[in-house]
Amino acid sequence: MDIHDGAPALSVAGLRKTYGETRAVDGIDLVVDRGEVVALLGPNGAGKSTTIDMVVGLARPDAGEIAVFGASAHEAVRRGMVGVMPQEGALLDDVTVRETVALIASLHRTPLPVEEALSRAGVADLADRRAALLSGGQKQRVRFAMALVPGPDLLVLDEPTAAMDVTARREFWQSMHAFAETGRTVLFSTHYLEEAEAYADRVVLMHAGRVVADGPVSAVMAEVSGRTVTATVPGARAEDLGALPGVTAAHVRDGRAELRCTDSDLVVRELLTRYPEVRDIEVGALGLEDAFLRLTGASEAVR
Ligand SMILES: Nc1ncnc2c1ncn2[C@@H]1O[C@H](COP(=O)(O)OP(=O)(O)OP(=O)(O)O)[C@@H](O)[C@H]1O
Repeated sequence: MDIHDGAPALSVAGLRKTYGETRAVDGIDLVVDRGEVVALLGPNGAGKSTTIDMVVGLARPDAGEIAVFGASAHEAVRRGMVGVMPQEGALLDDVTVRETVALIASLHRTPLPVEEALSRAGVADLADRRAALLSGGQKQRVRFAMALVPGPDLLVLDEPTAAMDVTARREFWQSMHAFAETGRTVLFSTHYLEEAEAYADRVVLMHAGRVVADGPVSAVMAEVSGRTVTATVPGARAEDLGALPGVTAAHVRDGRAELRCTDSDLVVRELLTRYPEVRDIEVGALGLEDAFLRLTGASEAVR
């Protein structure tokens, strides 16, 4: 297959991969348009790395189709259209940072100048250091330089900030942002809702090998960042509380009502109006783990 001008940056259909009994990726469909910055968000074991490995041709799918700019992953990588930043590996201990990046550059027809890739990734000052002497966060930034040097149209980053401290993270995201500002496409995986919120236009939320939510960051955030209201509501039944406006689920345990809400302010107002004896009202954020569970449950309910 050849590179097609009008094709999306990435198009994935029916992707599956099983390791023994584990369905690491269990039927993923995904289209990433050119210029989008997309976060693959999910807890440990959700299938993010397996998906990324297949997208960049490092793992073979059991089933499904992958097209990168309308071509196979291998062809797109060979042509330097895809820059890959793996979670680990790829660095040789005795080779300097500059030599490492130069080696990758030499494999491509129209690479960036090596010094430019080094400085964009914030590792120019480490250019003469051997990989063995780098910290985990510094190694990550060298991997970022290796991903940038082909001059790719699509950057694929697997948990790019995993080993970085706060300063390195900030610098990394600034470089990533500068790359995306040139209209190119980025797909990155992360555990952190905050990273997805801050740096992506769109979030693809994965759980147990499936996509459980996909959309603009604000829409997915609204779904995952639900709130809970707990209160003592004498005499109230769970089904009546569940029918209050703004409540998505209600439980009563040991006299305490636990309400999951789309709009906690509205729910508090309703409780005070309808149940004047309500007391000890607490409003809390729904944890990310709860949110994943809720979204997974919701996705199974509609299957
Ligand atoms: N090479 C492998 N052999 C066996 N099982 C694997 C292999 N790679 C992944 N898995 C399993 O597949 C599932 C998905 O793993 P994957 O690494 O894709 O998830 P992830 O979302 O990237 O997780 P993490 O955030 O921890 O990196 C997990 O249950 C994992 O144990």
